[in-house]
Amino acid sequence: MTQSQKDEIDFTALPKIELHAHLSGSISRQCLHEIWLKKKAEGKTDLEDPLVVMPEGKHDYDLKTFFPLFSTYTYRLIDDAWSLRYSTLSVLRDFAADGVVYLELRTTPREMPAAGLDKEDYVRLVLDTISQYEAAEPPASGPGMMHTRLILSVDRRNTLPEAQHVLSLAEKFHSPDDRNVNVVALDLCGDPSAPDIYKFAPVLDSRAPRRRLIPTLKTTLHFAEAECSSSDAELSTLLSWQPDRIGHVIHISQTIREAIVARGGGTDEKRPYGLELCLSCNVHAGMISGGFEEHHFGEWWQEKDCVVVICTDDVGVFGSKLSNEYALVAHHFGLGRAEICALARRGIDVIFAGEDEKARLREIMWT
Ligand SMILES: CNc1ncnc2c1ncn2[C@@H]1O[C@H](COP(=O)(O)O)[C@@H](O)[C@H]1O
Repeated sequence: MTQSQKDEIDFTALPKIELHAHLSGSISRQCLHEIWLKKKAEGKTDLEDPLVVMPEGKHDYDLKTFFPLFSTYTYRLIDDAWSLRYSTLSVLRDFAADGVVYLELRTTPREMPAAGLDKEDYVRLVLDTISQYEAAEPPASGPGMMHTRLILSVDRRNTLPEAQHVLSLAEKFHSPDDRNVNVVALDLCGDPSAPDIYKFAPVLDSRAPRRRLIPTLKTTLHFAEAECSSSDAELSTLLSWQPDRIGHVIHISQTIREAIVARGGGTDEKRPYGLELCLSCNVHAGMISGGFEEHHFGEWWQEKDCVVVICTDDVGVFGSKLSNEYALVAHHFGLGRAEICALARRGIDVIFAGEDEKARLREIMWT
């Protein structure tokens, strides 16, 4: 694609779907800085300025330096109701300003003991903030309001009882008719070096007895993110849980690839996987070898038996908005306007919201 063809697409105005965004990782450094300034002035934090800890322009966090950012910094700064609301609102505004019309935000329920909040309070606060945002901030112009749904994450480092608690929260805040902002799915995320994901089957296997009671609750799994979490044994187990979508999909063997494609091409149950691919994150974090041209998006995007959705993962850390991810695929893989619009629209098939939302998106997304 030449520069002039690329210029014909306004990637920010392009209505987009974001399906793989971690709440805490999507908070901009500016927002963290604003929260820090207020807490510092009130004598409520002894943390360093986030703009010093994570300087603007630094995006080369690898999997060893990335996860501690949360435990050593973000979670210590966002530790009460005010900062959780403030940061959630800021994340919603940032996605909407970037032309996202449908967002699935994911987060790991976290207690905030100093503020007297338990994990249920955390989830309720995030859902309330989303509902209030949707009620209060209709767009001045553009294709339409951004609608958001929530996914609750199980962290690979969790114990089974902790994961079961996340499922209880999902059961509580899921609404099968999808009329309101609600919890639509469970996710498995966290440091891929944490072993023993097999224990999570009672929570994440869609055929587990508790999950059968709530069939409209969906599942997405971080999948083959690092070599240490990509044995055929682990990946076959994850697929046997029948997730609806899988994220990253980097270190896979031919056998696993064929298994992924087979479900979309199957005749009995033709249910193509949604593949949540995160280019900048994978390149900046060194999760793939090589640059953007080598990203496995190139191998997957034309695969008819899967639905590829490009996503940001942690825009606050890796610094690339969804509009920029689309510009990157146009540039590095030569997608023209029609292909970009088709790529963005195809995501509708694998969102976790109900038919009303899908119909709205079919109306407003570009053809
Ligand atoms: C590199 N890609 C990734 N792979 C795996 N897990 C990731 C991730 N990016 C983020 N997280 C998970 O999301 C949490 C932060 O958001 P929440 O506090 O849940 O909103 C991190 O602690 C990590 O467990």
